[in-house]
Amino acid sequence: MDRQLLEVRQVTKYFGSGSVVTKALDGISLSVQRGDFTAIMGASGSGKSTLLNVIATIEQPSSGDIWVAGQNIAEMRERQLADFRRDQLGFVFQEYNLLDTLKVGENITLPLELRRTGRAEMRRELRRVAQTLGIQDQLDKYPRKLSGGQRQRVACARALIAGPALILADEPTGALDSANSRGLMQTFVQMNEQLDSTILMVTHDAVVGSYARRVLFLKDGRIWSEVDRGSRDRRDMYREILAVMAALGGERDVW
Ligand SMILES: Nc1ncnc2c1ncn2[C@@H]1O[C@H](COP(=O)(O)OP(=O)(O)OP(=O)(O)O)[C@@H](O)[C@H]1O
Repeated sequence: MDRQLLEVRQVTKYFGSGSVVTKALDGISLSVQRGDFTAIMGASGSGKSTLLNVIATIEQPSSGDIWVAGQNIAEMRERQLADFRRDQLGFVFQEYNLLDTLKVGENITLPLELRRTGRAEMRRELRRVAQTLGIQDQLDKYPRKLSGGQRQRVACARALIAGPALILADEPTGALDSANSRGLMQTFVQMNEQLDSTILMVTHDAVVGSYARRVLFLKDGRIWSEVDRGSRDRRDMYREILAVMAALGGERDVW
C-alpha cells in the first residue's frame, strides 16, 4: 500500500471579499504518511483550524489540491464528499459532540449505523475499541454521567470504530485539565502505536504537542518550521517545541 496518505499541495484559503479579505492559508504544502502522529501548532490566527477544516472538507480551499488516500478532495462533489467523510475520516473535537440522549455504546457505534453495518459486527467492533480504550464498563451509561476525560475517550472510540484512514483532532484537550490532557494523549499514542491510526492534531499546548512524533509550526498560513521526534524522548521534544515557540516570537498567552 502507498505509504503516503495525505498530500496538501499549494493550498490557499481566503475569507471575506472586497477590502476585508483575510488570507488564512497562504500556499501551504505538507504531506502525511500512514501511521504518522502529527501535531500542528502556531499562534492564534496562524491558520491551524482552517488547515484542519479544509482537510476535513468542512471548508473549501480557494485554490490548491488535497489528496487523501489517492483521491483529490478539492475536485469532489457534495455527495462524494459525504461518503468520503464517512468512510475515510474520524473526528475528535474540543467539545465532545456526544449525543446526550444515547448511551455511550450507542454514541460509539453511530458511524457504523451510518454505514448500515450488521448488528453482530457492530457489537464485535464496539467491544474491540472499548477494550482498547479501557471504557468497556461505561457503555451502558449516558454521557452526562462521565467525566470530561472519559467523554473524550468515548469520542476517540467513536472516531476509531469504523477504521478511518485519518483521524483529525482540533484542540482535543481544549476542555480538559492537564492530568486529563495527558491521559488523552496517552490514548492517542496508543491509537497510533497499537492500532496504527494516522492522526493529525491541532493544539496550542506544548505538552500536548510533545506526544506527537512530528510537529509542524504554522505562521501566517504557511509552514514555518518542523520538529521531528526521531529517537528522542518526549521531554526533549517538549523542550524543542518551547524553543521553537520562543523563536516564533509568540507570547505564551497568544498560543
Ligand atoms: N469563517 C471565517 N471568516 C472570516 N475569517 C476567518 C474565518 N475563519 C478563520 N478566519 C480567519 O482566518 C485566520 C486563521 O484562522 P484560524 O482559525 O485558522 O487560526 P488558528 O490558528 O486556528 O487560531 P486559534 O488558535 O485562535 O484557533 C484568522 O485571521 C481568522 O480570523
